[in-house]
Amino acid sequence: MVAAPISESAVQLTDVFQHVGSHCALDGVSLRVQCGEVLLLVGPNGAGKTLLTRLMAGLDRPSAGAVRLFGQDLAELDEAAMTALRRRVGVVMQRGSLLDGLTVLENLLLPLRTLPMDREAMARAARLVMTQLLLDGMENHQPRSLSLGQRRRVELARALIHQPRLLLWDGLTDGLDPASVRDIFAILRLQQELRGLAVIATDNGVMQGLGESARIVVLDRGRILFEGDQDTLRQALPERIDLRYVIEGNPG
Ligand SMILES: Nc1ncnc2c1ncn2[C@@H]1O[C@H](COP(=O)(O)OP(=O)(O)OP(=O)(O)O)[C@@H](O)[C@H]1O
Repeated sequence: MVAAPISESAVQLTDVFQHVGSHCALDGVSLRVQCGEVLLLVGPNGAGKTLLTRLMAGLDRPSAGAVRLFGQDLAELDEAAMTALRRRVGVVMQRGSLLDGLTVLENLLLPLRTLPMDREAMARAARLVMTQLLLDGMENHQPRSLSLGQRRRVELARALIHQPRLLLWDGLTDGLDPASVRDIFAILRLQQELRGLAVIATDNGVMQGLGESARIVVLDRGRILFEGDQDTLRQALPERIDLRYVIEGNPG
């Protein structure tokens, strides 16, 4: 296995295309996310957010272009190198992925299976994320007995239990009210400061109270329409009818 080169960049996409059948769903996307950075990937239904998340998670290969995580080109990694790289990434996909035959605790421990950790350390890691995500007392529950918001918290806890360096969170507000999302972001901010966690979260709009210290990328029909902070986005809106369509659903 090739040693991971030292890089400041958590994710780098270079001229990425993704074709779904004859449809060009991602159309030349280039993007770089630094370690410790929070990026909100915003766009309407069908913009390509999930496809992009899947590429960054190494679940799909692009039709063209390069996807690099921590400096490593995913196309060049063998199975063992890809497994090692996945340990640095936590993923929450849009349509839930909890295993219903397992308890909450068993679901949480899944990412730790291949790590050299003893039972004690695993139990400590599980307790920590359960407390952080307000899941105390739910370890023996079945996922199907939980509310949508609770299931979402379990998915986030599972994505964070192995202390990844990059969190990919597709569907930021799915099942979670704005106050819960803000609470979870406060936890993520701490991890961002303490150990350089990078976060890439997708949503249909820019949630109030989140965008201030994040970079925003607006995606529409597989292309990046805008990249910048929330102030710059606000200033750009009066001049940019295409952005107003996407952000406000109103070209007015
Ligand atoms: N498996 C698939 N088969 C056919 N088309 C697909 C498939 N997956 C994605 N697409 C198409 O690719 C485009 C991008 O889809 P994607 O799911 O990435 O959008 P999205 O921005 O995540 O949307 P949403 O906000 O609704 O989740 C859409 O036009 C979608 O119809």
